[in-house]
Amino acid sequence: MSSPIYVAIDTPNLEKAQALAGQVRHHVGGLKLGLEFFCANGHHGVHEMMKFGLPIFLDLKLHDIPNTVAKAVQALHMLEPAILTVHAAGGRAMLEDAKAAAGVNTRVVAVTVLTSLDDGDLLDIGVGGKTEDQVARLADLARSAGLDGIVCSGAEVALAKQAWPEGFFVVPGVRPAGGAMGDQKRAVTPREALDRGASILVVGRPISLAEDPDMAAREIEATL
Ligand SMILES: O=C(O)c1cc(=O)[nH]c(=O)n1[C@@H]1O[C@H](COP(=O)(O)O)[C@@H](O)[C@H]1O
Repeated sequence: MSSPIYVAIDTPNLEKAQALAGQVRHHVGGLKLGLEFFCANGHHGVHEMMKFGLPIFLDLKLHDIPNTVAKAVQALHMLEPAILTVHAAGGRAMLEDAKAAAGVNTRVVAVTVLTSLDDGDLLDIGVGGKTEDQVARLADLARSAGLDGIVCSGAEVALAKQAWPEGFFVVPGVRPAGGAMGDQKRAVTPREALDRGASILVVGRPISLAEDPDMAAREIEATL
């Protein structure tokens, strides 16, 4: 079975991205390319990264009116990403149209509450109550809109999976025990996230900033 670890290639520099992917390719299950990489390198960059032969997770977190998101998803068809993100907060019609516009081989997953936010941050944007309740609400919306799964933190994934057993659960913001949190606020260890029901784990800085990224990926894999 391939590794559940998707390494986040968060750099605008294509050469650096290729170097990182080349180092870790045998110990990760896929490559996650996000806004930083895509804004700098576009389709060309994605094509270059596809040459590693690993599934591509295109994390663009699309969030706009339904027509605009659907057209953007259509414009990504040629890339056939294995996974594509949209923001659940875009609402039901946007989610339905995004899924309808995606290719059959692309899992469309909805970002619920970013792992860099906590209850206080949600209050700032007018969402009272607990983060886990907001995740549950948005997960339910994503499921009923026909999406393939959600992105949430390891703190909520068990509850979300209980409500949606066949869903695909992406858990980013994981940290090895004692690892630097950085801007993440709801981190759990990779092992905890998997035990609680994550389908895949997204790991960025714990691998990319390590002196030996391949060793870091292997060490995380060994805990799973
Ligand atoms: O969609 C994501 O992948 C994502 C959602 C989320 O809620 N939190 C989150 O950190 N991510 C991404 O996961 C990666 C986490 O990176 P590290 O914190 O460096 O491990 C980054 O590429 C983020 O863009």
